[in-house]
Amino acid sequence: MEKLIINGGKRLEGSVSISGAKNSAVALIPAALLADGPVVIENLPHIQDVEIYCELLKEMGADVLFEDDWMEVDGRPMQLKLMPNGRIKKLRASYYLWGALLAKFGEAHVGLPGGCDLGPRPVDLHIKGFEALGARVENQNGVMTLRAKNGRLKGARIYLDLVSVGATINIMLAASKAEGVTIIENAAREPEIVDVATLLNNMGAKIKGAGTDIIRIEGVERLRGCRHTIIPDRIEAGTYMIAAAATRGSVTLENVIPKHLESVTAKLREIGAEVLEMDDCIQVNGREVYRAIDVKTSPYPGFPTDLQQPITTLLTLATGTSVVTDNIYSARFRHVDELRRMGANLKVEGRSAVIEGTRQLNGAKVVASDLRAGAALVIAGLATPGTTELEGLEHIDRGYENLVSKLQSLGADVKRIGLPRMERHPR
Ligand SMILES: CC(=O)N[C@H]1[C@@H](OP(=O)(O)OP(=O)(O)OC[C@H]2O[C@@H](n3ccc(=O)[nH]c3=O)[C@H](O)[C@@H]2O)O[C@H](CO)[C@@H](O)[C@@H]1O
Ligand SMILES: C=C(OP(=O)(O)O)C(=O)O
Repeated sequence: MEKLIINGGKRLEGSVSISGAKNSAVALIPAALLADGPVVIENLPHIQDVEIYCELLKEMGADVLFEDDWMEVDGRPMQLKLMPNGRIKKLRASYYLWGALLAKFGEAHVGLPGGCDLGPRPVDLHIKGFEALGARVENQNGVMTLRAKNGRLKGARIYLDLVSVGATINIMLAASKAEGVTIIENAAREPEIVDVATLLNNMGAKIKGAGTDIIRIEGVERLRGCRHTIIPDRIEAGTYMIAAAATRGSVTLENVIPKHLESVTAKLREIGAEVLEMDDCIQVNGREVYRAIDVKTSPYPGFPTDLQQPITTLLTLATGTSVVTDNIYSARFRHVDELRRMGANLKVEGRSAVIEGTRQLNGAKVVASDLRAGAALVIAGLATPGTTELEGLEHIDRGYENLVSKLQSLGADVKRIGLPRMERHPR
């Protein structure tokens, strides 16, 4: 069994370079399949979700070259194939193949996705979007069969009942080669959506309004190859910001877009940490004593659900009572019992964690149940004198590039026991 052994209680100090965004990468890779030529994606993180996507594309016959931090994808040799499960189930973002294959072939036969277990992760809005574009959608024993009537989708006006990142991106992918104009109302505004729209536009798509709640997509006949550089991972960055504060350290994050992190910066300042913003860097200087605060997650530009678990750890160390509410995934609290093992005083009430701050946690044997629960427990271990043993590393590998070596470069005493699958040299 692979484990992280963290001898915590040391301040994190120094600089760390933030990798390309996971939640962009897993949408950009299927988007690249739509081009009639090679697409090069740069600043790609070496994380398990990207490795799995690379294998999925190869399985479907695409030419894929994944070197260092870039990937070349050529979807031209691809065949329409039944992709029932296997790797499809290993990640949530495999559902972008629905939109991408519908646009490319006019049909798709792809299983329901996997991803972190955060409670129910419905896909009804994706289906509503595809149907509005003229697709017939059937769930045949867990395999989604999507077929455009007469082989090509038709533009439509689609109102999303809830702000959904996944549905917004999937509709954008499907509509990019549809006949006519598609309007997405109440679209998600996440930076990852802008990133996908930027790639598609560089490929020749006509997408306007990405980053606002109304996106207009004028379908085109063909898309071409191009080069694209992924935006920095705001969730990885936020994780290091919170880790810096939790260890009362001083960390400079390089290669970030400070604007993407405004909600995190605001909350860290509210608890009393110092956050300095520069062009493409952020410095976090921790303090000895933190104030308790309330945090509510919401779609961008609100506080991200993906950082709800890490900030909960930090608030276990603040003075007073904090309430952290997850408005996106109400069951995303599987880290709470593990934090309690480490001496934290918190409980789940409905969709909130109610946290009574304590001065210090204690080391313990804990297990990551999902990706950001893993991040939350790593932060707890780093901030805690004594030894923390963390299992469930396969979840962390889905989304953090070179976690161990990046933390070591900041002075953490952390090592991985067993054969590290995803480690490579720090950039
Ligand atoms: C808005 C938001 O913060 N989205 C986050 C969500 O994206 P992800 O793409 O997983 O989820 P969505 O943005 O699609 O979902 C937002 C909300 O809408 C609901 N929903 C979604 C699709 C659907 O068809 N029906 C439906 O009811 C979801 O259950 C959720 O409560 O998790 C990702 C991984 O943690 C994050 O990176 C995203 O930032
Ligand atoms: C939950 C996450 O990932 P996924 O949606 O891919 O499971 C995440 O990035 O925090």
